[in-house]
Amino acid sequence: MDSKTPDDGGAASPARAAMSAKVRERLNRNPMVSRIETPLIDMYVRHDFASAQECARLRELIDADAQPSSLFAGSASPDWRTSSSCHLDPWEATVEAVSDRICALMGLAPALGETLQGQRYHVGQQYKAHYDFFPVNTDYWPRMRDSGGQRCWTAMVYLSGVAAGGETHFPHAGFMVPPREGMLLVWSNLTADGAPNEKTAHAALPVAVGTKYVVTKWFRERPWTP
Ligand SMILES: O=C(O)CCC(=O)C(=O)O
Ligand SMILES: [Fe+2]
Repeated sequence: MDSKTPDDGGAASPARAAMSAKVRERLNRNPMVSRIETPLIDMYVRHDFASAQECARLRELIDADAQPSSLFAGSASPDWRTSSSCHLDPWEATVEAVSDRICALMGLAPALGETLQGQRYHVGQQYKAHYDFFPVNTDYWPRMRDSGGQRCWTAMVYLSGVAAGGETHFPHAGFMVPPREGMLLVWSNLTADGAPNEKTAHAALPVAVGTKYVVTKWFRERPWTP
């Protein structure tokens, strides 16, 4: 880090690299967790992470609260993210239990994690390709830098299966993940040196049949202070 660009979340960082390595090593040691074989992204899957009852409860909470999803870059085209979403109450019992288990599995302090976000996609709804890390050339980056810095890891639990469509598509890595109830998908948004990894671009493809529900938790490099 040079003094002209203090804490540039857009570049390599030993602190972010160390955080990534710690999580990676922990996930590699967990026999319940499988690594998705791609050299481009650190990505892992854990089946049956959330129970059917937990998924049902989280879907119910999302149905009660979801509003049309917002974007950081509010000027993007109106069909960019057509799902509905909400921030779930962190003190609700199921939200707290699932959130705590995500932190424990990853070995990350709960303070680093943003509130669990719920999201629902009806037929035809989607979230086009985007990054979960913050591009540092945006007007919102200074606020994000000061409220915990980069989003280093994404953890997402699928709360429903979908009969057709709705896959999470990683175009650079050349694969897609079909929603499966209870499955946790985890990936690093960074390269091994702690810089944003553009190969992590991903999209939620339009749902063709059914309704897709997910919860997502993003982990910052420093404690999240909204
Ligand atoms: O719903 C999905 O499959 C992906 C959601 C996503 O990328 C996000 O919420 O950032
Ligand atoms: Fe995303």
